[in-house]
Amino acid sequence: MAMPMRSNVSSVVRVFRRSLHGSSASNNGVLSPNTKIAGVFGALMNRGQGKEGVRDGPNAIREAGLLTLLKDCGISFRDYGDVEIQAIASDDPWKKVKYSRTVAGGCKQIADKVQTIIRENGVPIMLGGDHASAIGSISGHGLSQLEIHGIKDPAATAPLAVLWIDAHADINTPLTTATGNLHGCPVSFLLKEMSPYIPRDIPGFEWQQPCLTADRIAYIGLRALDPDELFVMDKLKIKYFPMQDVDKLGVQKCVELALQHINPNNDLPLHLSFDIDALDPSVAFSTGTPAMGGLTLREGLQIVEYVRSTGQLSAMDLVEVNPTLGNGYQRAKTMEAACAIIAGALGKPRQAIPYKLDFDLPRPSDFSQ
Ligand SMILES: NC(=[NH2+])NCCC[C@H](N)C(=O)O
Ligand SMILES: [Mn+2]
Ligand SMILES: [Mn+2]
Repeated sequence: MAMPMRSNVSSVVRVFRRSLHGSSASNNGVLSPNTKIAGVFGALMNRGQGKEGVRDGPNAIREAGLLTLLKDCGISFRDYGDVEIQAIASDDPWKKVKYSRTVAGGCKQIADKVQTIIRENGVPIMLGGDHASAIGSISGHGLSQLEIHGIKDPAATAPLAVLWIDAHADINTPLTTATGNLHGCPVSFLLKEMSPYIPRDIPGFEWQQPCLTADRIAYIGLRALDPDELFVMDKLKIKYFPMQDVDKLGVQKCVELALQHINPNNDLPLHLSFDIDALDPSVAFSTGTPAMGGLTLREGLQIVEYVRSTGQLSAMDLVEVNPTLGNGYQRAKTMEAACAIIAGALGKPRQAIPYKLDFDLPRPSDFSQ
């Protein structure tokens, strides 16, 4: 009945927005001021696959308004800028594997960046860049956890669980990869069980050690594996929920079971590695290796909101965004989806940006001349 007049509706919105920007105090369910802050950085990695434009992903996500969105939600963050990947001259292939020195060097820089952010009490949010960058982010996260727990041996298994959301398993080895692209291999570099299958003389990776065991990683969204990858996953008894499981069980059940497996007591810090190509190309077309039949944006949000609800999210990757692919509409949708996934993981509720609990609606008297 008492519908405010149109001009008052927009005033309500303006007052509401101003009150959110005003202070970082109570922000209604989103990261409270004394929890960690999100440490956003770009990983300008593009040598893990063949398409240059993925290097522009981080800035396209920023330009689409990620930081404004986080701010409007009362999510504390700091932008740590970009990790520029140094192109190594004469980076000749090692057997089939392309650009191993450049990718490995870049991953080392990324690992250092992640450790810096965690030391400063941040939750690293890596914007990619191709998925080879996860060798860096997860290694850095693992080393940070060893440091936090006072474990001196850098070869120890890090107290860490990884949830990998992707159309692909990215568990090829330098010897099984058909494409020679390292973005299809990061998981094999990270798993202890895979180390007998990783050549130690692959140039550039001398610094890197596996930090995870196969029972600490699970996948959701798979639909485009290479046969060797499926073999490895079954052999190592890795938990995975391909798209047919998402259809049969529902995505909520898949995350629940995945997390129960990798983090049964919910006491391990969680690394969420989200490849945008997990989403269906109808939502996220601007990516280098799209695969039909993927997650809806709603399913993607359901996953990250569940992860958020565990309270264990400790680092996140959002990778494989390539703004040079697709038309303007597809690009805009991809960027919007990327922003929504990140904000959802950091506590943005889906229905609206949060309101302040001490907020009151404007009264007619506030507007009387
Ligand atoms: N991160 C990605 N998008 N990976 C796609 C990998 C595709 C393929 N399995 C390969 O090894 O080349
Ligand atoms: Mn993928
Ligand atoms: Mn991937």
